[in-house]
Amino acid sequence: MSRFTFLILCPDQVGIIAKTTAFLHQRKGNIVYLDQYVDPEAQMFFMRLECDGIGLSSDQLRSEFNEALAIPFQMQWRMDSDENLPKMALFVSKYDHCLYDILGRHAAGELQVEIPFIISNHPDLAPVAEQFGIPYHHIPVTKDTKPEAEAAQLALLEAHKIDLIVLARYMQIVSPKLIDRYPNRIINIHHSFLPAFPGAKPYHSAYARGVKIIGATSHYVTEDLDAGPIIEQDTTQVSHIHSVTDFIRKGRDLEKIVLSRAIRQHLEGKTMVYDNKTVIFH
Ligand SMILES: Nc1nc2c(c(=O)[nH]1)N[C@@H](CN(C=O)c1ccc(C(=O)N[C@@H](CCC(=O)O)C(=O)O)cc1)CN2
Repeated sequence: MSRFTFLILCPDQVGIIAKTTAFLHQRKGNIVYLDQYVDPEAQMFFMRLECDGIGLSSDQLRSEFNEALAIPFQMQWRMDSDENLPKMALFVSKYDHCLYDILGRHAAGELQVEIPFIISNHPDLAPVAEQFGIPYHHIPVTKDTKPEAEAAQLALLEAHKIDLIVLARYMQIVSPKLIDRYPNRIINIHHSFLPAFPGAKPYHSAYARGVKIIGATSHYVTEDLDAGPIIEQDTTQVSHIHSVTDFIRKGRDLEKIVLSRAIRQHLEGKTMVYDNKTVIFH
């Protein structure tokens, strides 16, 4: 029997938890995880719930949930089941550290996901993909070819029914068309402690500014560069003795850990987006 995970967002009001748990109990559901949060300013209610023991198909359960709860409570909601592994596409450019980290964690069984292919605007990382036996699609991107390149990317993503796109140091700005097709399903790793130092060269900007802390930020991608809902961040201290090269070396370790945490939290259905911010359940 499948395990169903519900993510629920709606205006806060009395009875949401009681009615939701009663709905599942009536269908012989056994709730194995429940967490909730109310945003005090927005008066919005967030809930994550995992449930076993329901003998209905996913489609039937979704239909009954929609009628009994989602419509009456004006819910924005998502229900995932553990019937099928989600599919994740990786986008890379020339930097290999995040790619190696993700493929290593996947090979070690740390990430419950399928990786049907890797897309890159450069040929450089094809040998890495080959090491892990994953198809590599080199789709060059120039100012003139960007529309055709993205059309080719979208065709691949659609053909493989991709659920999540990860920009693992992909150094091209993705278009609104791709973002609209995969809302809150494109995760980027930015190599600074946002909102400080957005853009392509944050380590150089941080060094020039003389910072004492550098960081990495993983966020959902929006049209506004490096301004999407933040999923995960981490930092490390630096000092006057560190060069830009030291910043980049220290930063690589942060980028890998921050991106892998964000991917895992998304895949485990622990992220919700509201008002360009996230609620991250434990
Ligand atoms: N729509 C978005 N696309 C991307 C985002 C985003 O937040 N929204 N994040 C970037 C990643 N990134 C920083 O984390 C970043 C990548 C690239 C650039 C940039 O200026 N690229 C230049 C080309 C650079 C090159 O060819 O080497 C450009 O695209 O004109 C800035 C920030 C991924 N995409």
